[in-house]
Amino acid sequence: MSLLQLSAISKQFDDKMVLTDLSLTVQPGEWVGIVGESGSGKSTLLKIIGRFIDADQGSVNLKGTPLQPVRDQLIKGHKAIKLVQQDYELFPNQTARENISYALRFYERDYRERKVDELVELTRLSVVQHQKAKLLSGGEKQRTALAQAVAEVPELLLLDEPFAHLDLRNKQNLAEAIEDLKSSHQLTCLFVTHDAGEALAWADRLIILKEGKIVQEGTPREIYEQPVSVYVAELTGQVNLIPGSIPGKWQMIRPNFLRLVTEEGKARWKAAITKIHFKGGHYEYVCKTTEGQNLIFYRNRRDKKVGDEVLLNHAMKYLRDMPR
Ligand SMILES: Nc1ncnc2c1ncn2[C@@H]1O[C@H](COP(=O)(O)OP(=O)(O)OP(=O)(O)O)[C@@H](O)[C@H]1O
Repeated sequence: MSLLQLSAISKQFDDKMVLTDLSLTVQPGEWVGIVGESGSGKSTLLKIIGRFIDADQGSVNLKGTPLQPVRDQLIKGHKAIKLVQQDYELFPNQTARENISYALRFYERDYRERKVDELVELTRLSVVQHQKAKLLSGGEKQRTALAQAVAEVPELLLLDEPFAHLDLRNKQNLAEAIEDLKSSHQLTCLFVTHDAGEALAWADRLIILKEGKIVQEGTPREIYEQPVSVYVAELTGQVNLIPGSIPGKWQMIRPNFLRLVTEEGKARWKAAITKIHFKGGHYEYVCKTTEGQNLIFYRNRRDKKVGDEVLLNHAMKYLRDMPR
């Protein structure tokens, strides 16, 4: 049985349709990433699932049982569903440890202390655990909120932009904590993100939202390699767009699928390198083809310089025409 089932959810704010006839199911243990441009309805969807707002139409079922409307609930939220929002609420004058402990206040003291130790370690908060929440960095606050949310393992964890506003170091710490959580607990998680990298890395399945509708659903690899539109392609990684064989359509090649070739007969493009960017794990080469098309390709080495001529082909059998 699926853990979560949304059927034909629609939601309107004023006269704007934010979600339209949206259906999806989540299986137990699955990590589902929701990706979409700003304003596409991602947070609204999480708030509906987390029981903070009602949909105008449609139903939300948890383990086959319909959830009661939020307007009939005494307290917002659901005890089996934990939502970590972008504006997580911590008690500012309590320490990180006390904030986590609060989530376990109904448990016996020894158990609670042991569990908090475990959570502090999992979320890498040992050094700052006795610091007041108001003095924690954004990343530390985010990890405290995460520790709170998983103190009692929820049936469903909802994460809204877990990496928003974090620097690289905090992002790495949080990513490791979430990764540990994924492997050590039987957790089901729905997370919203702008970041293509984290979406591809963590999700078992990705759902792409555009203007409140699902435009594509599949494994990260399917979506990365076979996006149905330029919109999906651009949300899930860097792309080269070339005019399609039909006017108004586009073909896309990921930079990692472009290859340098040595024989002119095997090249699809002749180009001159215009820029080279060091990206840590690789170099990003930007070049302009003789037809005036900008293309990006990656190489591990900086063995070319600006102005060099290169011959390029793509390591794909065929390219599909896609709409915007
Ligand atoms: N309470 C509200 N009242 C009126 N409009 C709202 C309300 N909440 C959200 N909206 C509008 O609904 C649309 C979708 O908002 P939502 O926050 O779900 O988008 P999002 O995809 O999460 O965006 P972002 O990535 O920028 O957080 C936006 O146009 C937003 O302004």
